[in-house]
Amino acid sequence: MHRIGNASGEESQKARFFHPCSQYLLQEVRRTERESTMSSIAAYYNGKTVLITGATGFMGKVLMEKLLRSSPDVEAVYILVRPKAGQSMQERVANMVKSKVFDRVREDCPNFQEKIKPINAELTQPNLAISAKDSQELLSQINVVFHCAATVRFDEPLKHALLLNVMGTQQLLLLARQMQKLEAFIHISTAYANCNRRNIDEVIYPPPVETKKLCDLVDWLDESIIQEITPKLIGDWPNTYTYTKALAEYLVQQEKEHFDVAIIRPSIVGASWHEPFPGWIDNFNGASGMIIAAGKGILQTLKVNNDAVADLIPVDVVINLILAAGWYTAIHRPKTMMVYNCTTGGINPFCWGEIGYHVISTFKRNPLEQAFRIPRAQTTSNHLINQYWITVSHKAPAMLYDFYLRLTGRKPRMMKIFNRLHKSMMLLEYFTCQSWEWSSENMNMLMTQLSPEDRRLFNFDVRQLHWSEYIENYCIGAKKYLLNEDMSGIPAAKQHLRKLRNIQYAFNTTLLVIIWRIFIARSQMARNIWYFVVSLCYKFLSYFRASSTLRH
Ligand SMILES: CCCCCCCCCCCCCCCCCC(=O)SCCNC(=O)CCNC(=O)[C@H](O)C(C)(C)COP(=O)(O)OP(=O)(O)OC[C@H]1O[C@@H](n2cnc3c(N)ncnc32)[C@H](O)[C@@H]1OP(=O)(O)O
Ligand SMILES: NC(=O)C1=CN([C@@H]2O[C@H](COP(=O)(O)OP(=O)(O)OC[C@H]3O[C@@H](n4cnc5c(N)ncnc54)[C@H](OP(=O)(O)O)[C@@H]3O)[C@@H](O)[C@H]2O)C=CC1
Repeated sequence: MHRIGNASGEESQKARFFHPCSQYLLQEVRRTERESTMSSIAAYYNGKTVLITGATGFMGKVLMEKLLRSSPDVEAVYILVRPKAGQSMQERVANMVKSKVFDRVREDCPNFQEKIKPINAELTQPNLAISAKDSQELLSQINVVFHCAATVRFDEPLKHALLLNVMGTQQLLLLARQMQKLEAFIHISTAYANCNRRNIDEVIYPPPVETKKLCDLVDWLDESIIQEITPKLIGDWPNTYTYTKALAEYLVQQEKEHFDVAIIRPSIVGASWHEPFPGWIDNFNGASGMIIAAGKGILQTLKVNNDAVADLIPVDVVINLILAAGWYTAIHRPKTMMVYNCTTGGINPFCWGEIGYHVISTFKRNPLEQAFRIPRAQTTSNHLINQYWITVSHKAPAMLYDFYLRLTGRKPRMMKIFNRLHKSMMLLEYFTCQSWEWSSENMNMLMTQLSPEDRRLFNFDVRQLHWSEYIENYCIGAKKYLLNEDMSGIPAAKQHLRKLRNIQYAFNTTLLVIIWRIFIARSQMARNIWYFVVSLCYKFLSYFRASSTLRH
């Protein structure tokens, strides 16, 4: 019997004469040899057929890119895509693969697009609006499902959030039950699904309500009434997004007896740490919108608890964990459904005050173009102080600037931008003014199951994360990939900041003089103070001039 492993030339000569199937054996030897140097996670996905929902989204694109780049022999990657904004599914996919996020895989595997098989789908419709033909293809081919699709808006009306995040997941689970070759179903939830608890373990908590009853209720109830009673229905959840994600987790858990399933709970997903390249980001969700607003000098104050843990997690760390969990679920088939809290706060904590500092200092060195004001951030947990700064640093400059736009015959727009910013800030405050404790035993256990090669290729060890460097890359990535600003524009942007600083000085001085003139005209005491200050400055200047004359 030949040694499995490294068949030598002499042995391969023998093999040729021993037995007709020895060629097969030799190929197997070579494949095993290749895979023994490869990572077992990457090797697992080679030859597999994968289904990704939400593939056109922020995380879905990174997941697809990493899968296609690390397992180029993957059989196929089916993606559910809906027509949107007047673009057909094909047009959307064609535009999506041109995205910069695919530059690396385009270089490694120029024909990666051939692996992508788009399927027309709409997750809020019955049977996900997938055609019978497409359904049949999925049922007969799919080995692994990654369910990323969801609405992540905090202000999503409850009915739509239920339709997509709960019913959409339910429909997909029903489809998965019929998949003949399914080996793993990986559901992407959020670390904030149970944010009504301070300590969140890697378990599924009882749902706040019986999902079916709630869905039946919103099915017939008038939309305006649902809107009105939503706060009562969601109870101590801050928004419909986290509430419906919690309901969906419970549905997924019910499928444990039908197929192998796992749940991943990322916290606040930010720009990429290393892959496909540092700082990649493609939407304004999570911290990104606020970071941009701070860089533009629009966000000057934010209500945060400076000492609260900012549980950001790079998108490539989440994707590596998702792929590792898919492999582990399929290969090891754990008896209980595994839940993985994908967070950083308990392992490598970083707080909001530090983020604010690093964001502002990065944008002072690498400013955004055409900033509205000089980037600065008053981060306070005190409501009154925050309201004071909102009035002084947000509303007053916005009104002044809109007044200037009106004077120059242009349409005022700043107040509108600030109103949208204040709406976002109000919705995000819940997450920036408190901390949570997530256990991470399962994530740590999974890491111990990885070979050294797998840990290198699918790194989700957040202890290695160097926060100041990550935040700097995040800000520069937001500048490059979100605002499409070129780094060559930095000198001009710095010049613009100097101009803003001079305008600020001139404005403050003028304001001071006007206020002082008003006081001097009204109070002898103010006049005496003023004369005292002026004579003091005069004496200091004459002393300074005298000493510098003596020195020469
Ligand atoms: C001192 C510095 C400190 C910096 C760091 C501080 C960071 C604090 C943030 C903490 C985040 C914690 C929350 C995450 C927790 C859960 C994470 C998840 O599980 S789930 C994932 C987390 N889920 C989320 O994060 C969702 C949260 N977001 C929402 O729910 C909604 O955006 C909204 C309700 C807040 C505002 O809704 P609405 O008013 O309707 O406004 P739209 O959104 O519809 O945007 C309209 C358009 O404007 C565009 N645009 C947006 N921002 C900016 C910007 N800054 N600039 C330029 N443009 C911007 C936007 O692209 C859109 O363009 P288009 O597409 O029309 O072309
Ligand atoms: N970003 C974050 O900070 C975090 C995200 N998560 C979870 O990760 C997952 C992905 O999030 P993220 O990539 O940021 O979200 P995005 O908003 O970027 O992507 C959402 C995806 O869902 C798809 N989708 C939305 N509605 C429908 C629908 N009706 N039918 C079919 N597809 C639909 C979108 O498709 P289309 O392009 O057509 O709109 C898109 O591909 C979500 O489940 C989210 O809960 C968890 C924690 C943090």
